[in-house]
Amino acid sequence: MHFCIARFIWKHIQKQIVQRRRIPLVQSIKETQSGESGVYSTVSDNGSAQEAGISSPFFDFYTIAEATNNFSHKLGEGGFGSVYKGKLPSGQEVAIKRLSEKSGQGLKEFQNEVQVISRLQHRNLVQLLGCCIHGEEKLLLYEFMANKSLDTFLFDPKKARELDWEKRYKIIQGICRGLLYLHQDSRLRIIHRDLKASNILLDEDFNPKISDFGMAHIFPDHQNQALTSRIVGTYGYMAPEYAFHGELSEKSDVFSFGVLLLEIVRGKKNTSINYDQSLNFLGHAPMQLIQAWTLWNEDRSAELIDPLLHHSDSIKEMMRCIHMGLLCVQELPTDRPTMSSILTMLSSDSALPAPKNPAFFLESSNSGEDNLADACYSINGVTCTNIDAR
Ligand SMILES: Nc1ncnc2c1ncn2[C@@H]1O[C@H](COP(=O)(O)OP(=O)(O)OP(=O)(O)O)[C@@H](O)[C@H]1O
Repeated sequence: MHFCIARFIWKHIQKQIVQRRRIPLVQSIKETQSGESGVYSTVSDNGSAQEAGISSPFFDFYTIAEATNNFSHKLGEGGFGSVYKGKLPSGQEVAIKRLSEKSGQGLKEFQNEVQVISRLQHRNLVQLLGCCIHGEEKLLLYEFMANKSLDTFLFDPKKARELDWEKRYKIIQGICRGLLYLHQDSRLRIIHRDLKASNILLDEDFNPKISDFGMAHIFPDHQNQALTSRIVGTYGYMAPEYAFHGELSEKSDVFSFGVLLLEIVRGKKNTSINYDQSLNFLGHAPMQLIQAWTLWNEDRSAELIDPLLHHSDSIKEMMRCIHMGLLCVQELPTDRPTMSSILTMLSSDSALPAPKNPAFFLESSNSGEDNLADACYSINGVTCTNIDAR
């Protein structure tokens, strides 16, 4: 029944596309939402008066098929589906995400992405140019980022050479500014929830832009934390209090930022999993965080720096970034700095507090398994969600 209503509304939207009219995107999404009985709890409903003025272009599917030469130039693939390069009739280059039928992420993330990103504008956030809904096809059009995502450089031994410290530092500052905007400076308070190297896009000058807002959470006014049973994100970047107890706050993003910061300085992915049911507890300690903290305590943090950067004369700056990264991944959210203090730390050489121990995820089997039922972790770095929880 709900499906029929949603289909009917989409048919209506498509009719408007054929008539080549621009319709308020958020409004159309709200219509679809109401047809699906308020399933979309991720995005808050406040600020609808402001939303009414927001419009984002709908693109015709055939224009997109032509622009991508029938989806022939694939840029990459993620949890949402494949990403293709295209050129619009205006000559503008675009990246087009095509929702895969097999995608674990789906309509919900599609709508969330459009709702969140179309309401934001910042030079460190990727720009959504429009979307397309055509039968079962759902597509998102973004500005094309010539250097693709940070992971394609950072974790590729050859391409990582192109990322000297100057570029890496510029990337760190840009991510920090983008996150600060989400947490504090935009008119909405937003937690990204899936910050990771593959969600940082780089333009031709290596300016970073945060992407992938399908999982983002908007706090209603006067709220800055929430409890959720819908755990989404990527293993290795998720803060422990969020992964295990669903406690969501801006400090969850700060944790992910810390992991990313350490990855950028080290040139290494923060992967490691130790899921040991035989020991009747869930222990998956992010070994690289523990190792970084141990070396820092032994005054050996220089050993953590990517060997490709050793010749640089900015070693002190890199060690400061390691220190900041460790402050961000501290176990208790209250001990982690806010993005605005991180930006201050980046632009000054004030003394930093000593980091306490990073999060060791060590839970009893009861609480751990209950929460694992709600959470879906990704070991290979691809975003996972559990949209049926609650
Ligand atoms: N706007 C863009 N410009 C250029 N390349 C892009 C753009 N958006 C995505 N890509 C490329 O496509 C790849 C897949 O992106 P996508 O955001 O779908 O998935 P992901 O972030 O890698 O994984 P996940 O879906 O798990 O977050 C990226 O890693 C990137 O290399």
